[in-house]
Order: sequence, then C-alpha cells, then structure tokens
Amino acid sequence: MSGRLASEYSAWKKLQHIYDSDKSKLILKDLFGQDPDRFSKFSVEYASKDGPDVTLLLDYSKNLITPPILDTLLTLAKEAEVETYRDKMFAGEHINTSEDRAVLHVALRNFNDFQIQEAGTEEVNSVLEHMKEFSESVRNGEWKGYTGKTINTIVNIGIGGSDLGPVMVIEALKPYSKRDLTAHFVSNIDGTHIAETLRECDPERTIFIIASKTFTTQETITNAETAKEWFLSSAKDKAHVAKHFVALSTNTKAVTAFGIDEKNMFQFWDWVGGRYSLWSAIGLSIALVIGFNNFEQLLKGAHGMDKHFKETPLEKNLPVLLALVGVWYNDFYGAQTHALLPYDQYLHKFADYFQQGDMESNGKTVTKGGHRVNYETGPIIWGAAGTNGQHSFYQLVHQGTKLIPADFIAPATTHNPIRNSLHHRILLSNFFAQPEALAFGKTEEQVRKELGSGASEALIKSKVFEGNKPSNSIMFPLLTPATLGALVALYEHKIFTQGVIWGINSFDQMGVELGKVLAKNILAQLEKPEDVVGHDSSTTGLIHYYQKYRKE
Ligand SMILES: O=P(O)(O)OC[C@H]1O[C@](O)(CO)[C@@H](O)[C@@H]1O
Repeated sequence: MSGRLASEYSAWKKLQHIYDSDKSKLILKDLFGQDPDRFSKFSVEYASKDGPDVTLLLDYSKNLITPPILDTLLTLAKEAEVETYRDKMFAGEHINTSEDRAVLHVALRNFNDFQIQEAGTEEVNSVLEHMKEFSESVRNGEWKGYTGKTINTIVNIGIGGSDLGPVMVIEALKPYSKRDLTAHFVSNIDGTHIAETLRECDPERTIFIIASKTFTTQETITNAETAKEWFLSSAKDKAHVAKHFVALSTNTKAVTAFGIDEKNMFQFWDWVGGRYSLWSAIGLSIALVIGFNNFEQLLKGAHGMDKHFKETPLEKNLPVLLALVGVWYNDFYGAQTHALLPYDQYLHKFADYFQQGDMESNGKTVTKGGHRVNYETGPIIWGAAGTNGQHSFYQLVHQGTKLIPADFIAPATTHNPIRNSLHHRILLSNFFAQPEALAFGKTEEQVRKELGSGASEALIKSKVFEGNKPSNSIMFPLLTPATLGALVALYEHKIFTQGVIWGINSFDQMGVELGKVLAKNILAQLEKPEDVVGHDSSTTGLIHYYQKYRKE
C-alpha cells in the first residue's frame, strides 16, 4: 500500500529467480517425502488470547513452498512494510488515500481495547447499544406493528456490502437463529426479487431494514420505495412507517428525506467500507436473527483475530501466511483464481461473500502512486460448499489444465450430529481426501497396475491424476459465532496484506462507477428509438431490440 511496484522489491526478484530455477523441483510428493515434519513446520494453530475461546488450525503444508521460499515471501512482506501499514490501519491513518479515509472496521469490534483516534469511533458503543435495544424488543415481542401485532418477518433491503455479509452470516449461524423470525434479503433491482419477497410478507408483521451506507444506491432506494408503497397500500397512514421501516446508513439527510425517523436510524461512519460493514449497523439483521449476544460473540471472535494479526510475528501470523502463499501462486505460478471450499453447508455463502470482499478490494490495476502494475493483483474468487463442488467442478480442479489454489475449510464437529455423526464423518472424509488427491495424484504406473494388461493407452492416460495441486486446510472445533468472526477477519486481513504487497488501495471501488453512470444515461433514452444516441452500434441495436418488445 506504499504505492511502490511490488516487482521492484528485491524479495520479489529473488522469488522470480527461485521460481524460474526451482519450479520443476517443487513437487509435493517429494517435499513430503524429504521431510517427515513438514506438517508441523507448515501449520499454525491460532488460539484467542482473551474473549471467547476460538481455535483455528491452518495447515499450509500442501503448498509448493520450501523453507527458503517462505523466508523470501516473509522478506517480501517486510520490504512492502506490511507491519507498518497494518499499524497505520489500526491507528486510524487515512490509508484509503483516494477517498482520504481511515479504514477502521477493526474499530467496530474493538471493545475499547486498541487506542484508535478517529471521529466516530467513540460512538460505536452507543450504536451497538441501540442495536441491542431494538433487536431485543423485536425478538421479545415488545415492538409491535401498526395493528398491535408482533413482528415475524424482517426484510433487509441493501446490495453488495449492505447485503452479502448479513446473508452469509445468517446462513452460517442458522443453529443460533430465532426460528420464528423469517429474514429475507432483497438486493437486485430486478422487480422479481422484491415482488417474490413481498408475496411472503404480512404488512402488519414485517419490518423493512433499508441498508445503504450512502443511501443513494439506485437498487436499494428503488426497492425501498417499492416496499414503502406496498406497505402503505395496506397501512394507509404514513405515520405507521415508523413502526415498520428502519435505516442503516451514514447519510442522515437522505434517510430522513426518505421518510424514516432519525430515531429509527442506525448510524455508521465513512471509515467503514461497504464490504467490511457486517460488523457495523449493517449487521442489524444478524442481531435480530441470532440475538445481540451472539452478534457480540461474532464481533469478539473477529477482535481476537485482529489482535493476532496486529501482534503476532509474520511467520506465525495466519492472515499473512495465507496472503503470502496466495501471492506465490498469483504472481509467479500465474494462477488466475482462488477457490474457497467450505465443507460446511452453513458456509454455503462464504465464497459469494468473499467474491466482493476480495475482488472489490484487490481488483485494481494501478498502485496507490498511480503506476500501472506489471504483475497480477487480486485473484478471481469462487467456490461452493463441499461435497456439492466435487460433483460439479472438481473434475477441472483435478485434471484440467489450470492451476487452482484452494482453501478447504471445515469444522471438526457439527451442529447436526444426526445418525451418530455419520453424515459428518463422510463429509470430513471427503474434506481430508480431496486435498490429498490434489496434492499427490495418481501415477500412470498405478493406473496401469489397476487396469491390467487389456486397457487402452487412452483410457490409462485419462485416469492419471498429475497431482501437485496446492491447497490450504483450515479447521476449527465447531462453527460458533466467535469462530465465524475470527474466520472472516482472517480473510479480511489476508486481503489487506496482499493489497499492501501489490501497492494498491484495497479500500476504494472506482471500478463500479462507470457502468452506473452509463446506465443512468441509458435509462433516460429507453422511451423512444429516436432518443437512443451516442452509443456504438451494438449497444444501440440492443436497445432498439428492447424497444420493439417493451410493453409498459
Ligand atoms: O451501502 P451502499 O452505499 O448502498 O453501497 C452498496 C454497495 O455498492 C458499492 O459501492 C459498489 O458495488 C459497494 O462497495 C457497496 O457495498
């Protein structure tokens, strides 16, 4: 984040040299064969120092690295001043330089621990208190709708960071949820999303949570207005809006202009990036569904990981290690993607969440200093919950031509130990087997032996697994709120570390602006064919096609 080109660091040059000269020697089978202690050398167990008990095991031994490569990667982190920039972030320095903002999602889960100087941080606790009061009164039935009935449905209307975090966490922490409170999430501007959701809502028993940092996002404001119209078609009196609409935002003026009472507004601050906001008022739907105490556990779990990131030497620092092995594949092996593969159905939205978290943060081409990078930055993030992925895209991961580094994530125990944990044992056997198969493969010799003499050469070749595909494995005892908090913070800090190394600003998102501006212009031209001006022939042709069929 210094804005320097990563390729100028001497450690970067050394890594390139090692890659060029040693690549063919980096064979996992051999590396494990040569060193029986490889697992203990390349794994770290994290244990929270205070707060709720969280332990996490990171096994990064199945990576194409040796001790000298890891040392050089650590030197790279030092040269890029990861520690300095980390400390600047925690101190509230304006490391989001393009927007001149601090980056302080860590202050949302700080519980007065680190000293952070930035306007607004002193208000964090009172917003948490407001969230507590509100969520408890809805959950215990004190909060009543306009006809005096209790609330049984919440609808969060938000998009991107004002949607994905709460969706992911509520899915992940379902075992802790109040089962008689239904949560819906409306994000897409496609009217289908809100229409289908409203079909399932009773206006007398529904609260709409309008979640938007800026309160100007077209999708969110349009969906919120539609929800208000729908609500008022039953409630009639605008005064009832106060019982059914709340806002999560930094923009008081726009919230009140929309018609939401300021006392029903939950504030946050410009130093909370959208994709880092689930810990803020944006987490209100989480607190409503799992209860405030569990929400607080989530925050405390994340704080434990913040402490670890801030205080642990780089060589034992989980986010740093994940970041460094990621850089190794992304920048030297030319890997284009990184798969997140949780073997936990509750984490089925984890990859979706970190698609925004990682790709909106690190999908940049210029450094903070304005130079075009001459290396790869953020990887394409994707994934699905195991074992579903195995029956879909793992074929390519095992035998395709691409190198796909992956993180396998699993809890040692399950919230649903049905049939004496039979399902979980089968799930975990797959979780253990897949990284093993990827790393060690299956040789032609083994295949020949298995198939016997009559097998065709083509069949033999098709059954070979080249192996040597790297992965990390992350395990924890059980997916609790605090563990999830730590896990999410782990990835947040990984993204931060990579951003610092690549010299980019991980905290703006200029790349989403152009499309928004063009869409606004096009919206004004959709009425009549003669209005469609200033476009290329393809765009004009597409709009004309639409105009031929439009009905309204
Ligand atoms: O919370 P807001 O201001 O409605 O923004 C929603 C999302 O839009 C973006 O600005 C761009 O997609 C995201 O960064 C953000 O999470």
